Amino acid sequence: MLDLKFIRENPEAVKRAIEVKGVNLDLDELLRIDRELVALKQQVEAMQTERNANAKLVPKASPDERPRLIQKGKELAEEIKAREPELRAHEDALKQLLLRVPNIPHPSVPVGKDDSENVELRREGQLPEFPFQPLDHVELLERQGWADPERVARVSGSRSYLLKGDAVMLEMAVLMFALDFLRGRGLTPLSTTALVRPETFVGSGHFPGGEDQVYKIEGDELMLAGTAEVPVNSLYAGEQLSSDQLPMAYAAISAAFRSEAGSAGRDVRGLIRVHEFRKVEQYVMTRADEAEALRWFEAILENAEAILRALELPYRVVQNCTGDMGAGKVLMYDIETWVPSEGLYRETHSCSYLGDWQARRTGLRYRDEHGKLVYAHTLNNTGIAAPRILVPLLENHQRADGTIRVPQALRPYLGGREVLGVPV
Ligand SMILES: Nc1ncnc2c1ncn2[C@@H]1O[C@H](COS(=O)(=O)NC(=O)[C@@H](N)CO)[C@@H](O)[C@H]1O
Repeated sequence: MLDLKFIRENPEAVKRAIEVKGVNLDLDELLRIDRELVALKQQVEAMQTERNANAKLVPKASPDERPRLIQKGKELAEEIKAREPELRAHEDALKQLLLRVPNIPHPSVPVGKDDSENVELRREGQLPEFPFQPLDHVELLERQGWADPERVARVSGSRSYLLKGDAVMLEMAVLMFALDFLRGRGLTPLSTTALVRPETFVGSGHFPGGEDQVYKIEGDELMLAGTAEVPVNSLYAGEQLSSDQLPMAYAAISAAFRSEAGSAGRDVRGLIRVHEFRKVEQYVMTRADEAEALRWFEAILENAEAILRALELPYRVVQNCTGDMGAGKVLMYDIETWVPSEGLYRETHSCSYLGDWQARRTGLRYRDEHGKLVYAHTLNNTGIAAPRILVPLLENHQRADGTIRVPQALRPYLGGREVLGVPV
């Protein structure tokens, strides 16, 4: 959410953000409702002033004057009360529209309509050369008896997954490695629930708009979050933090649930796009200082890149264009990791800076050095998401005999083993 004062003073900048982000919002309607609400409030205030002035006259009035003044007071009270519903309706309509106003993209963000117009910034790591016909991750899992897609589909339908044996140890190893690594980079580990109240999705910016991505629970207000960003972003909602409590930087592991509504037919095979997965999420809350926040953006981006380098996975960094960054972002880079079987880089991390847009929706404020209450700035990036990361991990590190070479960084989490699986 943007500051209403900013919107009033910069309608053109906000209209441009609406346009380049492809947001469905009529800013003129918002500004009209805002003006009507200001006028309504002024009318009600004028009536209250008149009513207060009138009430002061009653005790001093003569006996034959008093009934008329009391009657006038009653009429004014009625008129004020009659304005209430219209005032409330305008306030609600304005609030709903304000929640849809997108953030202003950083000047460096390329204008584009979808991910095809994202801009590649750099590539890292040598693409693998296989002196044999490489297998895709589904075949690798099947050959080692590390998966059972038919049975789990009977239990859980499509976009489910089940891992067996050393594939499980590998999944846990990458999650543990990411937590350890991020702790080593100064982030505080968290282990959070995915069960959250609806307002936390408003705070993060997933609502309004992303309702169909979220699993709801019959008869319960709680819903299942698709990322730890949602609960962690609301941990301090409504509090008045002190400046020295910031920056806060967390590495939050949680389950993540996504309906993937709208992804029908995409990535239906294997581990790329499933309904429930686990993620270690980097979440940062900083003071309202863009330069400091952008340093944190670089830091959490570098953390993710360092994790991929440690996993010895080739990747590239792309800058998301305006049409592929979502309403709340100021700046967004995706990290895409090489998937040999597709001959493509596939998104495995998403790094975002949101300014105070989330904080204003969530009520995340701190007292600055002048004692003024200021909205914080928030950022997030994936640390690691499993099982998606297993796709490039298995495929890039497969050996001719179908076994998997364990990157050096993961060996301490796998009992020192250098290879997983048996020759098949
Ligand atoms: N349906 C899914 N199945 C498996 N992994 C997924 C799925 N959806 C997202 N992910 C993984 O989670 C990562 C982050 O998801 S995201 O929506 O892009 N971004 C976020 O959730 C942010 N909070 C940063 O993590 C993705 O890059 C991907 O690696």
